[in-house]
Amino acid sequence: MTPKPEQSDVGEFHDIELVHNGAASKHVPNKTTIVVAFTGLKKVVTPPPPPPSLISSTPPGAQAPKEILSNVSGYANPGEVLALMGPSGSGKTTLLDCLSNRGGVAEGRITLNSAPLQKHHKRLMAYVTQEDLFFNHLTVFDQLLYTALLRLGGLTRKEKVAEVNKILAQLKLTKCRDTPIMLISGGEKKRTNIGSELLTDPSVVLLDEPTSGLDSTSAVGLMHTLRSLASAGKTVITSIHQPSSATFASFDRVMLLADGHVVYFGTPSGSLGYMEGKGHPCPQGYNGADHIMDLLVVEEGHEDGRGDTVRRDLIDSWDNEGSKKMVEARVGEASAVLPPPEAGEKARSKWNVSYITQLKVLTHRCMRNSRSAIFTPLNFIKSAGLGLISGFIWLDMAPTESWVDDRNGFIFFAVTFWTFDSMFTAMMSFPPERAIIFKERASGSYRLSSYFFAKTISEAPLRLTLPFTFLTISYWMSTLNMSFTVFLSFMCVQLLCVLAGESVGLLIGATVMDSEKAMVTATLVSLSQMLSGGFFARRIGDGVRWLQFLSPFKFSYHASLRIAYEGGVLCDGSNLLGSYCAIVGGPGNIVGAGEVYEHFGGQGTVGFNVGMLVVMSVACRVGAYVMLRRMKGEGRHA
Ligand SMILES: Nc1ncnc2c1ncn2[C@@H]1O[C@H](COP(=O)(O)OP(=O)(O)OP(=O)(O)O)[C@@H](O)[C@H]1O
Repeated sequence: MTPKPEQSDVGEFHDIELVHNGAASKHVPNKTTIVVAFTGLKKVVTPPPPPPSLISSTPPGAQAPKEILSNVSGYANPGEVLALMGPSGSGKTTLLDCLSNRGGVAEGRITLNSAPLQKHHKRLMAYVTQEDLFFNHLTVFDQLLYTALLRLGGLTRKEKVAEVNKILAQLKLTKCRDTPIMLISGGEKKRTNIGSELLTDPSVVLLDEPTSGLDSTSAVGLMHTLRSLASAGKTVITSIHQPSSATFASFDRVMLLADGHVVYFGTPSGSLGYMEGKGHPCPQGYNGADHIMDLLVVEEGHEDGRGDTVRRDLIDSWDNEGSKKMVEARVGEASAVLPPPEAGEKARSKWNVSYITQLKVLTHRCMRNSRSAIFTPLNFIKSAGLGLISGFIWLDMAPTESWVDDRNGFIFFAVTFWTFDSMFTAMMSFPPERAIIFKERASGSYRLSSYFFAKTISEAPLRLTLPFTFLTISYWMSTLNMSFTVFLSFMCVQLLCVLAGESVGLLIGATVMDSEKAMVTATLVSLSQMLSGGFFARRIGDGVRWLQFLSPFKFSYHASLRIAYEGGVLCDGSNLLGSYCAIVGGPGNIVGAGEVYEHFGGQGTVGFNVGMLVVMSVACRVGAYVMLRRMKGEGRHA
């Protein structure tokens, strides 16, 4: 059966005009047309050893290398849509990763026109990944504008806004322009993802399963968008699972994959003829794409059955019967037609905008994103509520001897709660953010250092608002020390400790990729730091004494103790300060702050402890940066 295009309503993607074909702004439309050709691609991975199993008695060992792409050859022309089809695990995403220069290949050659694919070609290519990774608190407009500000060089801000508005209109996103991304529909999210990539007006558009999660109407509409892009001269390569017959027929070329091998490359109608020639005609009235998928899918546990024989035959036929050779010959012809896209590309800076612009834009984005995440009514209820509760618990403490234990308790609580809070918040919120950074950096949007500076500058003041609110309420209710200077110094130490805690959380979040392991690491690190903080144990065992030098709690607690007892403690006969009261003459006399500090095992001056907090904040943040730098990405093929 020859599938006929559906005449149905194509919903939200219908009639989307060509991108960048208007003359609304001075942005010069990209005229570079590119043939993407690839021959003999082979990709081998070595899976990491599995974690030890309680069921299996065999110890986990090194895994054997696995070939996940074998001798894959094909090409995609400008003005055409090439669809990669195949069952789950057949290698579609791996091939797209390789074509977008995000995963190296063991063998084979990828060319853009006649030039071998290189890093600087990334700016000519857009890769719409399967996951729609965004800062969810930003609106659709913000997301696109920040992308434009970071990735469109040589335009004024006004022109960049015009480009964003054009994309919004073209992708029918105007309706949800000012809606936070976390509230928009799956289809709108996908189009926002595509829009972010199309802003740079790429010559090659790669899409990984763009229709997954969309209803059939939206999926057909999305295919119209891809067709429009191709008509504008772009080369479109998309992976797709199970297209409708209309969608299948609308592709210019399809590549069918099974187990990392090509089983067919050519026109969609030709694929049905080819399968028929192999003894697998498509039944009357059956969707051609479904028929092909039925031939290639082998159910788990039936690997040695008839389905698997059909698949193996198809793989062998393609490799051995000359079809592969014919395609390889055509790859050579296709890629030699157009001039290489080198001119000017290599000479251009790796970055589209200057370091200062990256820093400014990223700071603005970080502030906007964290403002929405931090300044929530719930967070204010938490800090004000906790401030009031602690204020009532430690209400109106007197500066006398019998209150010293309560005062120490309040100080330690003030030190620990918000440090824990910032440590865990940073650790939990960083991994999703890390995925976005890797994605954006993979498309060359900005330097890692500009992101890190921006994050540090913008987030700290916002994050400190909550502990500031808590402490302002609880400090004055508890009357820890009525001197305003003491209050300010005490506050500064607490806020510094919160920053140190956040840095520790960032370091863990940047180092441990697995969230379960990160949680265990954070619990271990934070609790051991807290226990060695000087409140619970003053004489720490020899073997673990070094722990206290890694504890922000210890430095903060000791500095706070020294500050809070400024003015001394009035002896009242309760004997909590032991011989210190006897030395000054007993009840009615004052023990100085230095002596009280000594009595509670305080170590180091305030300056030293504060200095150590600064060192911890900076060192852990630099550590997090270094760890991120070392990890090239989270992709499987990174
Ligand atoms: N780093 C890796 N280590 C081990 N196996 C890997 C690795 N990367 C990919 N694979 C395996 O390679 C095969 C191809 O994966 P790929 O994601 O490209 O398939 P796919 O066709 O895109 O699948 P889907 O349609 O489900 O997204 C799979 O069997 C996958 O498990």
